[in-house]
Amino acid sequence: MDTITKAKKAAGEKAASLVQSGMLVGLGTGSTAYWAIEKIGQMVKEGLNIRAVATSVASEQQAIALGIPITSFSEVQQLDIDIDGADEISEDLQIIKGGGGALLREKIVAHASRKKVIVADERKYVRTLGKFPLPVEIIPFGWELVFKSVQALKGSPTLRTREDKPYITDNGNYIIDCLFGSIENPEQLHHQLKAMTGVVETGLFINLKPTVIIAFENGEVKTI
Ligand SMILES: O=C[C@H](O)[C@H](O)[C@H](O)COP(=O)(O)O
Repeated sequence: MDTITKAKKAAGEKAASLVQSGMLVGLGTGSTAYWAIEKIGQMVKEGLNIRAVATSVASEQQAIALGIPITSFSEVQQLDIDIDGADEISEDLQIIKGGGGALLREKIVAHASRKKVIVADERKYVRTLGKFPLPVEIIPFGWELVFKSVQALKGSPTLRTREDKPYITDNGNYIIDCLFGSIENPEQLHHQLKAMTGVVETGLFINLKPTVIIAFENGEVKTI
């Protein structure tokens, strides 16, 4: 296992250790949250009694394969803890998510959780957001118009594709990955994008007040 994968595993497992019996748990998406889900699966086998809401079809399938009981918002209104990854975390704990396309369900689950835990390796921790292209989930109909509106905002969007076709999210939408340069005011940018008809959600997770667990390649794990 390479040092980055080891760091992701360390962060994910540290976050899993915060989960206790009786909790309702949000399961994130991506290669770091993966390790938290694996660990929670192991804890369930050892007697941990929880129910979980997954943020993507992939994470739900992983959880089901591990025997983690799955629930949904038709049965529960609030979760105790959500463990999820990030693509960038700024020093003031604003976050870009959605590199794996799961940003919409991730945001719904994060906002429904009392405690939000973000797990990441050290490469994700940055001074200012913006090097990672901001994922924005948009409605397929008229996506070209949103594309132009993002350009008018001095952004540089790219339609995400998979095998030469538009990438489709778990919600049936498209994603545009947008470069804006250094994002000095994430809150303002989030609101400007959300105001565009056709935008479903942005990957800017603003003022979430998360607990951030960062794992370093040298084996150190820090909670911020
Ligand atoms: O849509 C995907 C999510 O926001 C992921 O949590 C994020 O992209 C980080 O993924 P990873 O841990 O694989 O870098």
